[in-house]
Amino acid sequence: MTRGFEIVSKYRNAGLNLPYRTTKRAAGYDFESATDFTVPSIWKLDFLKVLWAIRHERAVDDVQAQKAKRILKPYLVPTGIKAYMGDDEVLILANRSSNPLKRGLVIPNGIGVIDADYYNNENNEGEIFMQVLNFGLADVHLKQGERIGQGIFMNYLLADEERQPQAERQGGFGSSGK
Ligand SMILES: O=c1ccn([C@H]2C[C@H](O)[C@@H](COP(=O)(O)OP(=O)(O)OP(=O)(O)O)O2)c(=O)[nH]1
Ligand SMILES: [Mg+2]
Repeated sequence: MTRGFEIVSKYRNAGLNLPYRTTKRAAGYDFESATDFTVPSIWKLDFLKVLWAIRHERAVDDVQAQKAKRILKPYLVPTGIKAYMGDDEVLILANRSSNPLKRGLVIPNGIGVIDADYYNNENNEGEIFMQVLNFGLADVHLKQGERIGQGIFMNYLLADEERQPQAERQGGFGSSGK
């Protein structure tokens, strides 16, 4: 078993590129957005109203609170890509260094941990998503094919003793329970 990338069946005919390294000694494989995708700026009026109310210790009504919560919920940008690798390997997803600087795009989970057993899982075929929030003042309109992040294959180590995990992965983003 080696390691690499495949396009998930949903995007089989979408003309996607497999992740690629942009320089001879780059560690990261750049991922592109599988579709056009807009990431709204978080600085929307509903969110600012909630911030103002909290600052002035005013009551926040439920509707406003719900809207603010939605604004702060990370967006999942689809890559249309799945990754296979050895059982003792992991694909670490990282932001592009230019994203915060140029577009205010941050990945709120810090890094993405793409487990070897995520590949071809029955829930979503192991499609990799970039979680993003847009702290910039303007909405960001990603075009299909725009580079949104990078993945680095690494080995990981296990502890001498551990409670052997028995569960089979069913998906991502909270699928292993609370
Ligand atoms: O930025 C990310 C992070 C995770 N994943 C996918 C791949 C990974 O194998 C799976 C689970 O990721 P992780 O274990 O970090 O999520 P979690 O919050 O622990 O949820 P769970 O493990 O319960 O699925 O979700 C992504 O596609 N992008
Ligand atoms: Mg997990």
